[in-house]
Amino acid sequence: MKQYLAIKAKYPDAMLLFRVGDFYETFGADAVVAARILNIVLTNRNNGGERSELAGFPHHSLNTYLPKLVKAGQRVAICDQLEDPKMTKKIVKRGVTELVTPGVALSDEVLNSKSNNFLCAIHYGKRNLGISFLDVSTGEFLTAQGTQEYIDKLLQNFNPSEVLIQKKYKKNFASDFGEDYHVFYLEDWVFKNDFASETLNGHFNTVSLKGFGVSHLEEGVIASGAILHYLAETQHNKLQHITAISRIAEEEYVWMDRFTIRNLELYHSTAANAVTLLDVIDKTISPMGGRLLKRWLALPLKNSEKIKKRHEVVGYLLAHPEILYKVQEQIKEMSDLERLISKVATGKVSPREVIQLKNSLEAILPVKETALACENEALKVIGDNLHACELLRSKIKESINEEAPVLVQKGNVIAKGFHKELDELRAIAFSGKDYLDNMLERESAATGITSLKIGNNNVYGYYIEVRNTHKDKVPAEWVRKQTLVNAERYITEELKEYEAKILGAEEKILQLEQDLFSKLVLWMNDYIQPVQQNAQLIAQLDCLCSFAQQANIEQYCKPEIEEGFELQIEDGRHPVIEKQLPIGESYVTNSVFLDREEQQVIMITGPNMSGKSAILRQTALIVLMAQMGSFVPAKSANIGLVDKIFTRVGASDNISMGESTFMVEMNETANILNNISERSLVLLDEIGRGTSTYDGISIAWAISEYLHEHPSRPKTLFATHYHELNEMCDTFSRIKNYNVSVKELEDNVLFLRKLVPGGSEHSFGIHVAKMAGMPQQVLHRANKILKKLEQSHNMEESSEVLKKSAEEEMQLSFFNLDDPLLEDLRDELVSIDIDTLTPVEALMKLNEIKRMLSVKQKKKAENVKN
Ligand SMILES: Nc1ncnc2c1ncn2[C@@H]1O[C@H](COP(=O)(O)OP(=O)(O)OP(=O)(O)O)[C@@H](O)[C@H]1O
Repeated sequence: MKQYLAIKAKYPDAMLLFRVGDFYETFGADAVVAARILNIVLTNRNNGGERSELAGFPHHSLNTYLPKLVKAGQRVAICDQLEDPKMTKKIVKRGVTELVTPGVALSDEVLNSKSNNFLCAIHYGKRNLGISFLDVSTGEFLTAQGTQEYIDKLLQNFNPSEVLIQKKYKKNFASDFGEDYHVFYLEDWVFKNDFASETLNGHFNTVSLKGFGVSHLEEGVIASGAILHYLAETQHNKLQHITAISRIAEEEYVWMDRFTIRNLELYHSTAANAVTLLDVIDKTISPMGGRLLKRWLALPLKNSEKIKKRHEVVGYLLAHPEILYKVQEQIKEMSDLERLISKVATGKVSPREVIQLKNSLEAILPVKETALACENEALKVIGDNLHACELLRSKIKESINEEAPVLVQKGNVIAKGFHKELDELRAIAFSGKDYLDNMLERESAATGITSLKIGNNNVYGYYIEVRNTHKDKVPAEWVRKQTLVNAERYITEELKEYEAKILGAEEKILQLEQDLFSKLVLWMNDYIQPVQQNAQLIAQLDCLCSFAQQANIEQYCKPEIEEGFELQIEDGRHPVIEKQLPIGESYVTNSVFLDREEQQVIMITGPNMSGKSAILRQTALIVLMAQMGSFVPAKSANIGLVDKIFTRVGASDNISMGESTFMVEMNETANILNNISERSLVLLDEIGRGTSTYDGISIAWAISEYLHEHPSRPKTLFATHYHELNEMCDTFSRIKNYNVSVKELEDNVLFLRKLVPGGSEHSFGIHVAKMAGMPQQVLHRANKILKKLEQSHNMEESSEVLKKSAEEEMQLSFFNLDDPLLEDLRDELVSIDIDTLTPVEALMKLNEIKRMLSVKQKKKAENVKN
């Protein structure tokens, strides 16, 4: 326990798994937590008078239990025995060999194959914030710096599993970025410029970071240095697979803030079970392709050349299905190249994974060949850059057994014929049966004993067994080892020698296999870069194939990317909604045209449920998909490059962050208005609805006016229920009214879902309420109020109408009944002084009222009976 406490003191905020013999044990508070998370038994142990909780599991189950702890957000320090207990008489030496945390995990059980597992560090600089992301499992290392808003967006995009922060800024982080992240605090001195540069240069073996194009990012570099420092602290020292650090080139990608990413439900959604765009379009096969697609989705391109190149490849694959099929068939054969090679670097690769790596590399050859033979330039370049890794493959092939096990200790890792001494030892160890049969025959002949048997057991080792009837024929030099009821067991000199040889051989084989395997893994480190490059190229190819396949299945078209400012979508569809319509219903396509001269702002009115939001979102999604290189759900699409996409939805709830809904809505909108550019696409969905009608209309009007008058003239779609806004088109020449049409039937409404020019007058909200199963009484009343309101001409008048009508109705509905009990009740309620009423009194009052009513109810029931 003394040793335990000393080690535990060094890792106070981690759960310590303490190796004791064949078990990993946890003690005290750790044990209580471990038992709860792992559902294992919690026991007590008496440690010299003090009782302490204890919970443990067998060491070979580490792979089962460790991921559960890490997924539950625990930092886990693994403390192993550092020497063979047989070799020491004193207490065995122990030390922490690895600290596994949510952001630093390599095991397949913790990682999700189609997502990166990023560790992040944030540095609060004087002017900017620096940020750095590192995925230890793939070797990707990125940095950036900027305003809090930019950092927030990156956090949203990269969704790190763990964030490292300087202790001093504990409070700032929570208020700036929320409390949803696993945060770990580092000492202040880690976040220093000199220390960071030294750490990074030390790791990359460089004298300056200029070559990576990050040296000017002072804050970003500090954050990156902190990440590397943290890895060293957590005993992760083998990091050769982190071969470079790169800047997140903000200016190359379409700007989408975190609200937009969330609103468009690109790859996560606040609603449970919601289907995201990624769910619908992801046809990637490999894990690295899946991860890249997510990145492409978060970071659509702004460079038209690059976008067009992707479109060309997709078009080519679409036109040559046989090539698409062939490439995808090969990608199916590949494992996660990126994570496999990272395991090689960190020394955690298993023999079976080495074979998987070889097989994956073999599957690259036909892809390379196919790509090189294509008449598409971009595909040819991919083919050209794919590395055949010939030497690596052949070395693995000749040295590792094709059926190698997961654990080196299981043996049979090294291939036959690779190492002479190993083969000889194996011959001794495993061809023993022939040798023993041979010996048995010789001894039987020499002694004349017919029923001799050779065997072995754990206690006595090898022996020759003689039945009692032949006891007298046993030669004098045989040594008796054991006496049974009917037989005696002996050992001979020859058998003794044989036994020593076999036992030695088995141990030697294991040692040799381990040595040879480690040597191979070390040698493989030279191939980190080519394999990483292959992984990147295959990921790209996989994404492009995914686009082609999706375009083929869903009949997407190739968008035209243009340098102008116009946006013209003909017969566009919402890629997610169209997949979720009930059978028999088909998506109604809609065309949208926006430019900066004639039709800059489209004001879309239309009833509830008519499809306004769908039109807004489909427009954003089509632009976004086009600029990430995909084909789009439309008949045709001409897209003048967009550099920022903003979407805002009125009154999205954000109570968990402690802000009023309307405040959030206004915050978000203010953010748009302060950031618009000439190439922005702005989508406003019922902005203003979070406040009173008057305020709402005024704000919505002013925002639209601002967007119209702004010199950037951003293309804007504004969906609203405020029909008053339709008047804007009279004054503002580039604002145009559209509505999503419906057909009014006698007492029903048919949604046609077509966007047509012109404003609309009704919202049919009450109709939607009816569809939702609202009580008749409410619907009836709402209709009445609506009629009255529509008759009145201004709002003041209408509120008078409302008040009067409300008073009348209330009386009608509740108290205009000739019932003395209800009269009493009314008096009772009116006399309550809410200001002085305590909660308990309120409850008691309620109970009293209930009792009064239940007496009445009972009486009524009895009357009915009689
Ligand atoms: N073009 C379309 N074709 C087929 N179904 C559609 C179409 N557009 C919308 N829908 C269906 O109608 C539903 C409502 O659409 P949406 O949310 O866009 O309406 P809305 O006008 O924004 O409503 P509200 O004003 O109440 O927010 C969608 O969930 C979808 O199922």
